[in-house]
Amino acid sequence: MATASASSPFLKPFALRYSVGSSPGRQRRHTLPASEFRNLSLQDAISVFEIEREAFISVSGECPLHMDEVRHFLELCPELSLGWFEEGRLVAFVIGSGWDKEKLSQDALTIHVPDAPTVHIHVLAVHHKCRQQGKGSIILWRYLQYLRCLAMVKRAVLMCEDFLIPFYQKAGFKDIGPSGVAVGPLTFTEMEYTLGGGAYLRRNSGC
Ligand SMILES: CC(=O)SCCNC(=O)CCNC(=O)[C@H](O)C(C)(C)COP(=O)(O)OP(=O)(O)OC[C@H]1O[C@@H](n2cnc3c(N)ncnc32)[C@H](O)[C@@H]1OP(=O)(O)O
Repeated sequence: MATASASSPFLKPFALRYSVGSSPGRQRRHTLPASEFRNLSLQDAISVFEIEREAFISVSGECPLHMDEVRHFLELCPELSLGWFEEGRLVAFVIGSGWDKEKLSQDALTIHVPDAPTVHIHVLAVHHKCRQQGKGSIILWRYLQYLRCLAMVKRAVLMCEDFLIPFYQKAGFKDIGPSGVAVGPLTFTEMEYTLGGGAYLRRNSGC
């Protein structure tokens, strides 16, 4: 997998800390990275959906992406996803796809527009055992930093229920009004994050 750049958009996996079991006199053990961020792949779809099931389906009966849609987007645009793994287990993730219109519409729930200026964040979720520890904010921040490295991407948009507006505002998103998209009885507010900065920021941000 190559580093993120305009020509090769994938995120090189990187670990925060490795446990390598290298005590003197012992054979070096191979262990999984304690903490790693990387793009998701089709193999991660089941773990993604397990988190979604608990986070959304058990609460409202609905979820942002059903299993076939998770697979659809991880196949079409894995470079617009990010997973956080601890000891190899998925603890938080973001899945996005490309979008090319000002506001989200029903089509945006299923479509990926390649090389689009907008990334639609379909879902951010943290494993229920890991919530309220800052992980949601951290993975969102890392995802937005990663998007800065993708030359064509100018902004990220998402829709959320009203109780999450403060969470996204703290991350730098702006409320751009009610969303035209509804899922059953659920209504949403659309939020926007402008990436801006262009080439100068990319050159100076380790992309
Ligand atoms: C585009 C979308 O996907 S919108 C849907 C977002 N995802 C979900 O609702 C799935 C279930 N929830 C989750 O997975 C997580 O709770 C997330 C992603 C919403 C937040 O991740 P966490 O790791 O728990 O949040 P983190 O610890 O970084 O931040 C906590 C802050 O967010 C706020 N927050 C987190 N969850 C909620 C909530 N359900 N309602 C209101 N505020 C919340 C907390 O009050 C806290 O604010 P504070 O800093 O002022 O105390």
